[in-house]
Amino acid sequence: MEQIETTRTAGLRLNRLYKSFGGLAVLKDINLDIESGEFVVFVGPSGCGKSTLLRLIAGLEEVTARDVFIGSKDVTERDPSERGIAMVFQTYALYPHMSVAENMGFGLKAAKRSKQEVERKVRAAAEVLQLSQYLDRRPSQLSGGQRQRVAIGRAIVRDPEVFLFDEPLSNLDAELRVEMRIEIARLHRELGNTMIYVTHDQTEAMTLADKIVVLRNGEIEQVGPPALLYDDPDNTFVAGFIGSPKMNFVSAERANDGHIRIGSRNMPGPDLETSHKGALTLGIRPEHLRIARENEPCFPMRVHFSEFLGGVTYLYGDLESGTRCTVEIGRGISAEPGDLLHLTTDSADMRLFDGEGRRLR
Ligand SMILES: Nc1ncnc2c1ncn2[C@@H]1O[C@H](COP(=O)(O)OP(=O)(O)OP(=O)(O)O)[C@@H](O)[C@H]1O
Repeated sequence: MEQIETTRTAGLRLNRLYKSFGGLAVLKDINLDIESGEFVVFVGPSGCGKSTLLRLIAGLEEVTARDVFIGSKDVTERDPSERGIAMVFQTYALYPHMSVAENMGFGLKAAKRSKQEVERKVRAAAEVLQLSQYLDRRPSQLSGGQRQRVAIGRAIVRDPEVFLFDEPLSNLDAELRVEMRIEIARLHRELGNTMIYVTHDQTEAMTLADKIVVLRNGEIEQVGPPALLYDDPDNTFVAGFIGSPKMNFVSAERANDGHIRIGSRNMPGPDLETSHKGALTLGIRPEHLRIARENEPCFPMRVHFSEFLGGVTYLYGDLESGTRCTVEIGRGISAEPGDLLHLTTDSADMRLFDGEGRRLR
């Protein structure tokens, strides 16, 4: 098997980055360190500034203020071609009149590399991406997934220090997305390069990332490994964005003795350092709710709808206050629309947030 020459990889540092378009500030004081070899995913709702941040790193947009470092180099003023990066776009941007091999080798050929080197690198990348038998085809003769592989191949042959992906799977159907997601994860393991990946799909973020950066309105809300963001979110935005189905949010109160009051019921609350009392938002993941045993502290939910997915069932219902709630239950428990369930949760699985949505710890 041909060996890919992955000799180079670098970390990044974004230092006090700002970007405005006209008077509109779309990125505000972005500070971020990315380790060499890390897979980092920028995630957030439409318009939060993910693509702009990626384009600033690539050099496709000029920063309004401060610095982008790749490795130890300050590249803020450098052209995209001098940054040691390769970018894979959502639209594959392949040349329709060129073969797969010509498309993949185009950048190297333009950089006046020898014919032998171009051929060798294209062959090696094609092998890694399982494209070897398609090298003579035109893009129009390929499936969507194969075209996206060619676009990735074109990035690989350039042997960049950093790969940048801008929503690369959003034009593919659901099944292919999963397949390509696994492919990209494998590629990262094999190549070991730093990869930065933009998506609005939290499942892609959870499955691919070593580190997720959650953005909202041009600001970083939280940075951390997927499990940390899932288990230990800093605020209701991150808690609600990460995880599917979503975390339940319930208006509640914290009593002097630490009990959490939900509607007319009292539940034992988690230990907190803060002395916060009174109104708050209680967050509970659907898998952390269960049907209470007799005499266990509990609160009622009226079931509206039940969704059987094979391994698990989701029950959707209303609490006393009318708040919507989702419960994940395993096999062997059944509930029908109209049933009144008594739910409980462990205090350690409760996440509490103040009136501004900030986590109470
Ligand atoms: N060239 C531009 N001129 C003016 N405004 C722009 C330009 N590019 C982006 N914006 C604005 O900057 C904000 C961030 O855009 P960006 O494309 O980075 O968001 P995004 O998080 O990638 O969104 P999406 O998921 O929809 O692609 C948006 O309000 C957008 O309208």
